[in-house]
Amino acid sequence: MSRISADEMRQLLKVYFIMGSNNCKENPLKIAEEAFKAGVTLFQFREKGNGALTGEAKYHFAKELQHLCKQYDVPFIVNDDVELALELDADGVHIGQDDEAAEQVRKKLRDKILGVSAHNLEEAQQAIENGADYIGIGPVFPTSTKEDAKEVQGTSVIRVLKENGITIPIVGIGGITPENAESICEAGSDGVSVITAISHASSPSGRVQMLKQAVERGIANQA
Ligand SMILES: Cc1ncc(COP(=O)(O)OP(=O)(O)O)c(N)n1
Ligand SMILES: Cc1ncsc1CCOP(=O)(O)O
Ligand SMILES: [Mg+2]
Repeated sequence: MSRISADEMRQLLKVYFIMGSNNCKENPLKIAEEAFKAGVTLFQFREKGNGALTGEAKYHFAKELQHLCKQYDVPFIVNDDVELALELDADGVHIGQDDEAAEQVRKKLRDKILGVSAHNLEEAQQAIENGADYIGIGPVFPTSTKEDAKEVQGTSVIRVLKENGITIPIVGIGGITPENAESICEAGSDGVSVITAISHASSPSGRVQMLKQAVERGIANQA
């Protein structure tokens, strides 16, 4: 196995669905399956916050979601928990600035996908040096999903990265909906990562399709 190419990574970032059991009002597996059928390109298991599963229950839920991902050929990324990712032989890990050091995680993951959150040019450059395959930028818009989210930045940080020659695949996160997704990709993001937009949608499949179309329009309008 070798590291994922930037082109392949960009394709996977188009509609990146992130979910944990506490983000759902209905059966999470049903929501995920509907979303996968409609064309989610990448999935992140993020089981954290109020009411999140722990221990065995977390492990079994992760296994069920990973199984579903395999059925629909959607790569399975684990948020924060590097040991869980290795135990499950997941496709990758996403870590932030306050998580285990990216350099160390890259060594543990070998060629698996490594996503790193960045909030400015310096953090993005450091993440690239440490072996990230993509960078998550946000919160782009206000979100109530992450209590400890940093300041809302709009599309400014994405634009700064592109203006400074950053070519690593980028995905925006935070408060993203089909209505604002186009502007994020137009600014230089390769796709959108969303929790609520899909997990709370009355029609997850309809929402995925709308996000997909908005992303394609935004990419077509990139400078
Ligand atoms: C794609 C993507 N981008 C950013 C994040 C946020 O990661 P982090 O800052 O570590 O915060 P938590 O998600 O761990 O609360 C993400 N998860 N995914
Ligand atoms: C995990 C995370 N990191 C920055 S904002 C955010 C939450 C995104 O959730 P939503 O798509 O519901 O705004
Ligand atoms: Mg984290």
